[in-house]
Amino acid sequence: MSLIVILTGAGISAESGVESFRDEGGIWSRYDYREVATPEGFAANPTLVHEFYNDRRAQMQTVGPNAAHFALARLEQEFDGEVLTITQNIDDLHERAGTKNLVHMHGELGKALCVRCNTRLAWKDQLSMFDHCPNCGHTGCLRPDVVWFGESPYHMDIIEEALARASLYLSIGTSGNVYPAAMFVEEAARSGAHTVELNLEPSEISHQFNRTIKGPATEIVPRFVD
Ligand SMILES: CC(C)NC(=O)[C@H](Cc1c[nH]c2ccccc12)NC(=O)[C@H](CCCC/N=C(/NCCC(=O)O)S[C@H]1O[C@H](COP(=O)(O)OP(=O)(O)OC[C@H]2O[C@@H](n3cnc4c(N)ncnc43)[C@H](O)[C@@H]2O)[C@@H](O)[C@H]1O)NC(=O)OCc1ccccc1
Repeated sequence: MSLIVILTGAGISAESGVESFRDEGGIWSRYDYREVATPEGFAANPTLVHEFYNDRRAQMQTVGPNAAHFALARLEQEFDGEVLTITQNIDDLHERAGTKNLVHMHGELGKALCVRCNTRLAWKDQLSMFDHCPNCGHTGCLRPDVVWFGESPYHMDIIEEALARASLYLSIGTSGNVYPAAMFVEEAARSGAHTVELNLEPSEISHQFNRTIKGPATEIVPRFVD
């Protein structure tokens, strides 16, 4: 059975007020990703890393899904069971817009992971080295449940299986700088999928798509979906 596979990045949440990484004044222009988004950075300075994610987690309480998130939730409803949304984003705006068949390949801000017993916990507030794991009782063993550079993305089995039977592949609001996500268009094309990029600016991989649509996600995604 054919499948619509959608990949989203920071650009889909930009108009909700969630910063992107590489755009003008983006997150990586203020932080060195080696210090805050690598296991080595966390080992060297866990307090700095907790502060970085605590600020982004706090911001989640102040933003909401936009017209692009809602359009994708409508698309999923319309094509019941034939749509998979893969997001690189760690925010919860897709869920809050109503998308159900969703995988967070780079983790979630709203979860904490115990590095000792591998338990995952819903975590809404500040996280620090002084928190203890309710499962194994150890302290100083909780980290943000996000995938850092050099770590394996989550749900790659579900993702590979979906790309192998994709008939339509949409890439929305991502710059195509980070792997393996930037390779998904090639895999979808190999499965015979029609590939469309929806982005404010051309990305590193625009040339690999059958079609590119330029503009703000809140305008071009509802227009493409409805
Ligand atoms: C920098 C890069 C060169 N490095 C990598 O890719 C590395 C290393 C690597 C692996 N393979 C390679 C091959 C070649 C070279 C390097 C590598 N990859 C890894 O380490 C990955 C893990 C990477 C995950 C890192 N964690 C993130 N995030 C979580 C944390 C956090 O969020 O803090 S990455 C982070 O940046 C990524 C890219 O950001 P974008 O979402 O694209 O945002 P960006 O700001 O860049 O762009 C925004 C775009 O939106 C557009 N836009 C802006 N506003 C709007 C708007 N309003 N409307 C529409 N569009 C808009 C803009 O024009 C722009 O194009 C996202 O994935 C995001 O999650 N792990 C791995 O490969 O493990 C092995 C493996 C592989 C396969 C299978 C098993 C194991």
